[in-house]
Parts: sequence; C-alpha cells; structure tokens
Amino acid sequence: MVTTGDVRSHASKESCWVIINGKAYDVTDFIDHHPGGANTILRHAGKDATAEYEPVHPEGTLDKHLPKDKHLGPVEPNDGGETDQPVSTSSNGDGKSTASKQNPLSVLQNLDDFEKEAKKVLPEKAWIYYSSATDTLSSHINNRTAFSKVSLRPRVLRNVARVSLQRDIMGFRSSLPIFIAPAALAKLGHPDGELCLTRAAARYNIPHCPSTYSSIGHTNLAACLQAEQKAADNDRGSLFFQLYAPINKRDGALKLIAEARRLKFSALVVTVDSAVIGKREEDERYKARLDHDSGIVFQASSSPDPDPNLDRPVPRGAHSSTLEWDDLVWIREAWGSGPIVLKGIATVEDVVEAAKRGVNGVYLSNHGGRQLDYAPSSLHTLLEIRLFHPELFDKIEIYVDGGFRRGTDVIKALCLGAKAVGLGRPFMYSLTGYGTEGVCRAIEILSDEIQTSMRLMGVTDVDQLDMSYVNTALLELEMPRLHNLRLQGKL
Ligand code: HEM
Ligand SMILES: Cc1cc2nc3c(=O)[nH]c(=O)nc-3n(C[C@H](O)[C@H](O)[C@H](O)COP(=O)(O)O)c2cc1C
Repeated sequence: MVTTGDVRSHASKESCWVIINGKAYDVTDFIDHHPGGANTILRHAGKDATAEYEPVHPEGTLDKHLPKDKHLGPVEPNDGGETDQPVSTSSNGDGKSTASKQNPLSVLQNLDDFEKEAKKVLPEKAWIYYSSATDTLSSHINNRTAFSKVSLRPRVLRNVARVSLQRDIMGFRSSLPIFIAPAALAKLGHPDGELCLTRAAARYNIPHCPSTYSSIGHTNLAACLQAEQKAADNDRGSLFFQLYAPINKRDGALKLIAEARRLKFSALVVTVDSAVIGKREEDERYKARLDHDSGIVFQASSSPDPDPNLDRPVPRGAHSSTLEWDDLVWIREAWGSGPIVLKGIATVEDVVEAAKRGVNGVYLSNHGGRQLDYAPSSLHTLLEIRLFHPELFDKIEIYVDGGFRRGTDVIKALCLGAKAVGLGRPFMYSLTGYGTEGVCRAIEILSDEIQTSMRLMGVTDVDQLDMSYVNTALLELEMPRLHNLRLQGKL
C-alpha cells in the first residue's frame, strides 16, 4: 500500500506521482506527452490532483493511456499531512451552492442571461476557458458585430399561424435549424458534463456534436442517447463525431474514426482550423500565474527555430499540424459513405476546394474567435460565397457558427444560405449550474425567438428564407476584393 508520505516524496519532474480518486499514479514518463501540457500535471506533483483531473477527463482515461505498471494502487494517509483534498464541482469553492446564487431558469429571457448566470458560479479557471478568445479578440468581437451589419426585410399580411422550423442537418431531420457545436470539457460547468447536452438534444430532436475532448466518454454519450430514445419510445436526437487529427495523425485519427463508427455516430465533423492552438492570452496568463505560484520556473516555449528541417515539436501544436487536403482520401475510406463535414472553413476558395474533394459539407467557423485573430465571421464568408460562387449552395451543404445568440441571428444566416447554425458557448453556459434543464431552457428560448421572428417576417417555413429577406449592404462594404483573382482565373 502506498502512503501519502510516499507520494509527497515524488514531487519533481524527475519523479512525479499524483493521487487521483484515492489511488496513486506514477506519471513521470507521461508528463511531456500530456495533451493539456506538462506544467498542468507538475503543479500537482506529489499531491492529490483529483479536483483538477476529474472535471476534464472522461472516465477510463488513465486505464487507456497510462501503462498498468504506473498504477501504484490505493493510497493510505499515514502521517496526517496535507493532501490537497479535492473540492466539489457543484460549488465554486466558497461553500455556497450554485443554486443559491443563480436566478431560477424561468427568469432567464435570452442566451446572454445564461452567460451572466454562469459567470456567477464557474470557478475562475473554467470561466476563463469557456469565455476566452485569441489575441486582440478581433475574431470574437467580429462574430457579434457582423449581425448588426445585416438587417431584416419583413413581409406582411400573410397567414403565419403555423410555422415549420425543421431542417436536414448532416443527414439528420432536426426539429430546429440549430445544433450543439463541439466544445470540450463540459464537466467544468456541471458534473454531468456533455450528458446534459446529449439529453437535451434528444428531448428537442436536434443534433449534438461532442468534442474529441469530451469530458464524458463517447461510449457513455452514445448509451445516454439510446437510453433517452428508449425512455421516450422514439429515435429523436443524433450524435455527430468531431475529429481533431491527433499529433500522430493517421494512426490516431483512424482509431477515433473506428470508435465513432462502432458507436454509430451519424456524421463526421473534421476540425481543420487547428493546426496549432490559438494564443488565448487569458488562459495563458492564468496558467502562468499558477505555475509561478507553485514554483515552476518559466521557460520560453516557442523561440524561432533556426532550422525548419529539425524534427522538433511544433510550437502550440496540440493536434496534427500536417493535415492536408489529400488526407481526406483515407479519412473518407475509414469513415465510409456517411456525411463528412469540414469545420473551420473561412474563405470561398476553400469551399470551392472542399466541393471538389467529395466531402458533404463545410462548416464556416472561426472557432468562436479562439484560433486565428482577425478572421472573418461566418456571415462574412457566407456573403463571400453568395457574391463569388453562389452555385456552391447547391453543390455542398454549408453550416455556420460563431457568436449566434438570437433567433434573428439564426434567421440571417439561413437567409444567406446556411443550412443550419451551431452554438458553442451558450450551451456550455446553460448547463453550468443548471444541468440538463438549463440546456432545455436555452433551446426553448432560441426556438421561441426563431418562430416569433419568422412570423413577424411573414415566413412560415425556414425553407422560404432567402436573400430577399435581408439587407446586406453594410456587410458588403467589408467584402474582400476578389475580383482580381477571378479575372486571373484563380477563383
Ligand atoms: C495524471 C494526472 C493528470 C492531470 C493532473 C491532468 C490534468 C489536466 C488538466 C487540468 C487539463 C486541462 C488543461 C488546461 O487547463 O489547459 C488537462 C487536459 C487534458 N488532459 Fe490531462 N491530466 C492528467 C492525466 C491525463 C491523462 C492520463 C491523459 C490521457 C491522454 C490526459 C489527457 C488530457 C487531454 C486530452 C486534455 C485536453 C487538452 C485540451 O483540451 O486542450 N490527461 N489535463
Ligand atoms: C470552451 C470551448 C471549447 C471548444 N472546443 C472545441 C473542440 O473541442 N472542437 C472544435 O472543433 N471546436 C471547439 N470549440 C469551438 C466551437 O465548436 C464553436 O466553433 C464556437 O464555440 C462557436 O462560437 P460561439 O461559442 O460563439 O457559439 C470550442 C469552443 C469553446 C467556447
């Protein structure tokens, strides 16, 4: 039996043990391969890391990734020493329950209200992770301001008593033109994490696309969907699989795709805007402060490399940095004939290329402003396609996300030609503290807003929404000057 004293004596990079859920692990050889960074583990060297580990890792992670001989067994407290007791995730550490700080769900009126409620109860680290964006925040801010550059053109004196909001989304007949976008680490907001999203998606018959880094394992999410469907005696809801190609690209991706197939996920969403991780300064500042406070010595991580041919890890490279268009061939082979959609497309040129490569759809996104700074919003890219290659809307399915908070935001994107809209942060905020009921309330609010606006616009079916219902003059002022490329035959 290992004692807490034993664990405390392995508190360095050279020999690093941690306690998780009452068991000790030797993670010395693993530290430098940890996808969340070496320092994240080093901060807990020799201590109980449960509170840090538990909300961000799916069940079974240690069994899957840490060799059996590094599992040191149960820990016995032997010396009355401090062990860094885990804190509960249902409070933010000050002893007050989340319920007593948050307004009742019935009081919340729009998706921004969920953000305010989440901020009240999320631990600082989680709030920063959910809300942060890259560099100057330009892409993030651009996502919201783009909506104010498109106004609506309503028609009147039409019978709008009945409206239909149904849309086909990546082969699934959804009751609303929206889906839950992939966002990692939902357990930071609620102990049930992504289960809340899958349950709500099933109840409202919309798709949920969990992240590769879902904090609840994909097997459990698939079982959750089945259980929901069985209890309701229907087949409502659907799960899509978001794929980050791992560092070891093909081998890692093939394993994930095989898992997605085994679990019968119905579409493959390949994220293509993450060759490296964006510079999210709030996250980096917070982690650097923790490192400093726990005595970890600062080391510059990405000095310019004098020789680009040297085989070194790519700075900020958390996933494969070598994924290319040609890789879509083996991805298609492994996935089979089901829908493949490329997430993170931002230009009309790449939509043209995608249409040639046999994928079913593109998903215009700047990752919620978390990757490239000064990237276009998805409304900008939709309009770019409208102006330069409108025929693409008939050739390939086009999905969007980024900054959608209102029913009218969704309607504007549908008018410009999007098939459906994904939302990331709003659903993470809605599960925070409230769990599944919060996500259900968020979907209801959005559905109400879409329906109400459609009626006020004289529209009874989302399929009727087209360019005649929007004034895009202001957004057109911001279109890139691509006419020269076209004249040169490059577009
Ligand atoms: C042994 C103790 C471990 C601790 C204390 C730990 C802690 C953490 C923390 C705190 C994060 C969030 C990263 C952040 O704050 O930026 C994280 C992320 C992550 N960890 Fe661990 N981890 C451990 C072991 C593992 C193991 C065994 C795996 C298996 C591969 C793993 C895989 C990951 C992954 C995939 C992420 C997500 C990275 C991202 O979304 O950017 N971790 N870990
Ligand atoms: C906390 C968080 C985690 C995310 N994790 C992922 C991810 O694992 N994979 C991915 O493709 N996109 C991820 N995204 C991006 C979202 O899928 C989506 O593009 C973005 O959140 C849309 O913007 P919105 O938050 O304004 O709705 C994440 C976004 C957030 C906010």
